Amino acid sequence: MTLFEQGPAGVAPAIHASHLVKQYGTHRAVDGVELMIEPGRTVALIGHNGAGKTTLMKLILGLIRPSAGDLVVLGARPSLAGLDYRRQIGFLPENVAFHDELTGTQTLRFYADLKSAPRSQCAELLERVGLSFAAGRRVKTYSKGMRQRLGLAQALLGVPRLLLLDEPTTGLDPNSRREFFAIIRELSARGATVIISSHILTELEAQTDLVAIMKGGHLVGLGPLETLRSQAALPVRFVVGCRGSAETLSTHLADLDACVINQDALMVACPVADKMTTLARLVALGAAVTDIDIRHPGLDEIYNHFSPQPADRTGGAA
Ligand SMILES: Nc1ncnc2c1ncn2[C@@H]1O[C@H](COP(=O)(O)OP(=O)(O)OP(=O)(O)O)[C@@H](O)[C@H]1O
Repeated sequence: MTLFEQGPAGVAPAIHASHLVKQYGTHRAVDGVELMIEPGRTVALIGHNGAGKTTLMKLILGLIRPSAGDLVVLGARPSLAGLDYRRQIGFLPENVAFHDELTGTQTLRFYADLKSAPRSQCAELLERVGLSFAAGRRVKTYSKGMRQRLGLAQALLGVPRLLLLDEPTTGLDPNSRREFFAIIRELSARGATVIISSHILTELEAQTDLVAIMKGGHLVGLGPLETLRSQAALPVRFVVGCRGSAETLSTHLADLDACVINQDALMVACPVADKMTTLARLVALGAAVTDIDIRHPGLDEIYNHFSPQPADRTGGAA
């Protein structure tokens, strides 16, 4: 399957994969991925456990070589590129591990030296991720959320043009999550491309502008949420508040896909193309209807459409 994001003509893609394969023994962790991402995009990379997300990130980082196909990132082939390439990449791994005896500042300085980034950035980045107050404390005294924020500061060293974040909000409380996404939006506004792998779909839905769905090593969906939503052709749902009995009201909607939720509410589903006519039908019921809540399919439903849960995980037939 060929999935290309349509961007402005003449802009060099940040990431371009063609027929990309990574094989371990007989198993293809990444299997024929075709991908083109324009610079400045924030991409949600989603898929079941083992779908190939981390392997794709490792290929982009240049930590592993493709078994077949081609991958060009920021104009370079990652597995052949040197320090200049790595300086432009920020990476926050899923399980961030630091030396417990070093302080926050010492840890960041260590990574700044590795990346040939100026040490002067360290204080500024600790401030940016809200860790100034603990800069002189040893990392072993940090909470999980503080370690995660230190990980993000490490990923932001230098001037990253591409950020790869594997489960970045694990361990962050709601305020820290908001702050985290504010930083991501700032970077994106400056033209950086950001790839976020996460299983927290509701969060990604609001914070990313492209969704990439992996399944069994394949890229099975790529595009803005709206595009994937229309490709999936999932129904729109209306939750209808009823003044009298929901059962009675449902008899007026017998030709629609309507079901009673409880004595005060009905659920009506219809194809997207019929949304306005269905809404008009519901409004025409007048005082019998107290409320209409329109629900479009969210990222979780769209994801399930492109990558259905295996039957053995959902309790269905094996
Ligand atoms: N070094 C390796 N050797 C052998 N198999 C591997 C190796 N790395 C990954 N795999 C296999 O490749 C597949 C994809 O793994 P990967 O870690 O990329 O998945 P993922 O989508 O990141 O999963 P998760 O959401 O659980 O982190 C899995 O079946 C995994 O067991």
